[in-house]
Amino acid sequence: MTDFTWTRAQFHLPMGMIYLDGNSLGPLPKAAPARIEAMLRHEWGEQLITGWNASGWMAQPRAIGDRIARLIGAEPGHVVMGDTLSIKVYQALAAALKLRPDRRVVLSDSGNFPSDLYMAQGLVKLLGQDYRLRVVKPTEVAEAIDENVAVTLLTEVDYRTGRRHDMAALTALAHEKGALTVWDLAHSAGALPVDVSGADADFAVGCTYKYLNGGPGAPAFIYVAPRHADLAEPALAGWLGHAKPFDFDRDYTPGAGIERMRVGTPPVVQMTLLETALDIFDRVDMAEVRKQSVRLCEQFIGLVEESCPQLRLFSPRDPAQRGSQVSFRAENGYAIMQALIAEGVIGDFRAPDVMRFGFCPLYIRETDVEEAVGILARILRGALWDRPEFLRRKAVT
Ligand SMILES: Cc1ncc(COP(=O)(O)O)c(C=O)c1O
Ligand SMILES: Nc1c(O)cccc1C(=O)C[C@H](N)C(=O)O
Repeated sequence: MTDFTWTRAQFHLPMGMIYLDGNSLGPLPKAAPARIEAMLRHEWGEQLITGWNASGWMAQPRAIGDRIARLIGAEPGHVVMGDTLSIKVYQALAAALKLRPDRRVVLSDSGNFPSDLYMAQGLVKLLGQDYRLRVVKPTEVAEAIDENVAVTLLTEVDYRTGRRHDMAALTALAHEKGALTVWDLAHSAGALPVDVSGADADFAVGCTYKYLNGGPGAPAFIYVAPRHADLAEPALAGWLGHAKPFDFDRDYTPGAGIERMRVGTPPVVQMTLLETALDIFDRVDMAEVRKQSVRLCEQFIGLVEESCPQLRLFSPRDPAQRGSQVSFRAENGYAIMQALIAEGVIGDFRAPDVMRFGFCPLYIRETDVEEAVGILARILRGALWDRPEFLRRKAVT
């Protein structure tokens, strides 16, 4: 049974702040600073180059991959860490396209994160030969999967609306039509139970700085289904994905299975940070996280609709169709969010008018939700957002 009082106590949460933005960047695990200091002093400081073996730095991308595998329902040995999510999207998509050489269409949806679409655009342009990206509305993906589609590139939970695709159903449909699937789990991993193996996904990728709390710049992960692992051709043929990197061959031979999805030197310090967050997940049951996340989201929606009539729900009302975030639309949403942040409630804003709130049961309680909505309602009632410093739009994260 997950002890959410214990999990909350494992994070540093600034005094007076209610943090509803863990869907963008998770908070700092309290164990991280000491762990990093020890790593720097004892591993890097004392071991220097020998740390690659002595401290297992070289094996870390696979070892951490196995810990992520448990959280996304992947078979052990089929997830590896490294690079940024955008890079992993590119790698997965390129490998999937190569596995369907007679087809030319990448299918995605307009709710996908722009970087995923940009990566696909760049790749199809590079490939030429009539390769193209087709983008449809999120609700129209199922009917758009036809015999021309080589690969579907979908983010399970939409970063703006929080809408959740049915991974198992869409994967089954794609397979029925002969297409492969690449799932982006950026807004799912660590937020809800994911079962890539059960859903029969072909490739999956995700980041670790959001719900997995690995810190800014934390490495991404990639999953390749066992049936493709030794067939996938790496488009980014880096030396650490080579079968024998330390033979320094002139020609590239892909490593066995998921090893070939490695590219270059892994971010060791960031991975060590991520390990401190995963230590917390070792004591967490994702089914219970989901149950509590639904409870918090439902509470938030109910209270906002009761006390903030100016806001319109943008996320699906049915919890089964949502991830762990809730979005509301509002005229002056940007200024309202700035006023809210000034009062210590941290959410974020996505153009043109979307206010996003993430609910992570690992450190958010029902009392936090109640307090956050109380502050939001007070801001709206008193039009406290209507001030030049809140209205002036700056580049936002
Ligand atoms: C769904 C999704 N895909 C891709 C990215 C890009 O990730 P990165 O900046 O790590 O490349 C993000 C977030 O930035 C995201 O939310
Ligand atoms: N990755 C980010 C970053 O480096 C800076 C600021 C924000 C981010 C994000 O993750 C944005 C996020 N993907 C989103 O859902 O909007």
